[in-house]
Amino acid sequence: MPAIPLAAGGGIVSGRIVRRDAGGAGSRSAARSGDRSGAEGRNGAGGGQPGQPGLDFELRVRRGGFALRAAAAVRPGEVLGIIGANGSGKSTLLGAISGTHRIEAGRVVLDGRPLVSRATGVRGVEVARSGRRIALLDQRSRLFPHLGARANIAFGPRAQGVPRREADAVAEEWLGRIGLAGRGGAREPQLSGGQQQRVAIARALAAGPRALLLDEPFAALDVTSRAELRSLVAQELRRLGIPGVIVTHDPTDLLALADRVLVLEAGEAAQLGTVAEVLDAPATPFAAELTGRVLLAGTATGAGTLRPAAAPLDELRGVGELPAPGEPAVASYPPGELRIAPLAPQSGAVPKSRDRGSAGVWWVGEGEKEKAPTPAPALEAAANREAGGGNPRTNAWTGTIGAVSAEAAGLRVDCAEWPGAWARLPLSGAPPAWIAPGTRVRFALDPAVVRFAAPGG
Ligand SMILES: Nc1ncnc2c1ncn2[C@@H]1O[C@H](COP(=O)(O)OP(=O)(O)OP(=O)(O)O)[C@@H](O)[C@H]1O
Repeated sequence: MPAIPLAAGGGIVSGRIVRRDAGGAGSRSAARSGDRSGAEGRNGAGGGQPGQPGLDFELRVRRGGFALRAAAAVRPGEVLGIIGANGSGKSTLLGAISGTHRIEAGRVVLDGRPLVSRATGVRGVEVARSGRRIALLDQRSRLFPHLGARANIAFGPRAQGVPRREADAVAEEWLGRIGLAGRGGAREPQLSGGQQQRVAIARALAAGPRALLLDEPFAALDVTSRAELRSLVAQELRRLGIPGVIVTHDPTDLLALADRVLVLEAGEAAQLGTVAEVLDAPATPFAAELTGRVLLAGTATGAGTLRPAAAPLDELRGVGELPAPGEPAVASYPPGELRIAPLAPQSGAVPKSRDRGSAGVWWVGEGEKEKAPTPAPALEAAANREAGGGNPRTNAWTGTIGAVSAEAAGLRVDCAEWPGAWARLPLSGAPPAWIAPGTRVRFALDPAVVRFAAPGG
């Protein structure tokens, strides 16, 4: 079976096997503890070794002018989350794995059995979708309208030759498991959206798939049904110990279900890591927005710092791995952690809760409580000492307030000299009068809240 180079530095790496009886919990804790021994390279390439239980894919797909390249290994009981902007290729990836989209090159292997394997231009193995034993569920339940819930669930076992009575017994068990005992005769119109989706999940799993693919399965549901369905899926994936892949735009799904996350950007694997890694140190604008962090682009300096692009600060300190010197890298921070203080003494218009006496200088932002206000003369002196480039030791720089805009989560305050760097202030109480475009201020970001990542790995 050919291994195709999907991304620089990619390769086939041995995956960590999770015992089937250990279910998802074992894999989840191991993955969350940062164990990357079974994970692919940082670029998302990989694929596991033939013969291993679980799902391995390493593929290229072309749809018109769009090209997708992605690879990962998902062990039994493990759940891989897929996130990315609209049109980044998430559904295409699920389609390629399940067999609805033709792959141009690469392979999909389930429990060591090649489902499709193709080198460019050469026809290799191709198992039809119906023979793949992969369930694909999206936000529409697509129940057979002429059948009740029980018959819908029994459909898979019946199609596999299980006698009706036995298939009905299996379906009854599932109805109990999904909280619909006694509703076996109910057809689609008699079931709520959440109940229909439960039946769809039971129908998919009753057929005994060896992998479950979910494409935004909760997107059409209300908040309560969404939470219930999320628990049901988590519980069943743990119980069955099969690999799962979920496409979602909801970080709650990732936290509740996924062990690792693959971030797609314009058809390329832009980041692969544990849920904590991707949410705490996003490498892409999409993941940063999803997690509410501010993303700053730059290059690694080689001294454990980032040289931000088009910034008044020469070097940014932070936490996390950086690529080789000169390589592109990003840093992210929670916007509430960027502190601002005016250079000139200011008075008045300070929210009561932030009143620190008569020093006349106010650090604002959520991180304020841990930091005593710095007197304005000290700030001015610090600013004067710097010919420019700020202070990399403290990630502090002198700048000007740019746009100030009210957002649902708080007041956004831009730094005029650093496009992309901004602070969020709480909306409670009126902001100090000096929080206005044109005010010269001191910005500071505690290095402990800055997380580094490398886009693309
Ligand atoms: N029927 C089609 N024919 C040709 N190209 C298509 C077709 N459907 C999608 N594409 C292309 O494939 C790309 C990926 O689409 P896909 O549906 O996989 O993205 P996605 O990440 O799932 O998006 P969304 O979040 O909106 O569901 C699109 O940007 C589009 O260019």
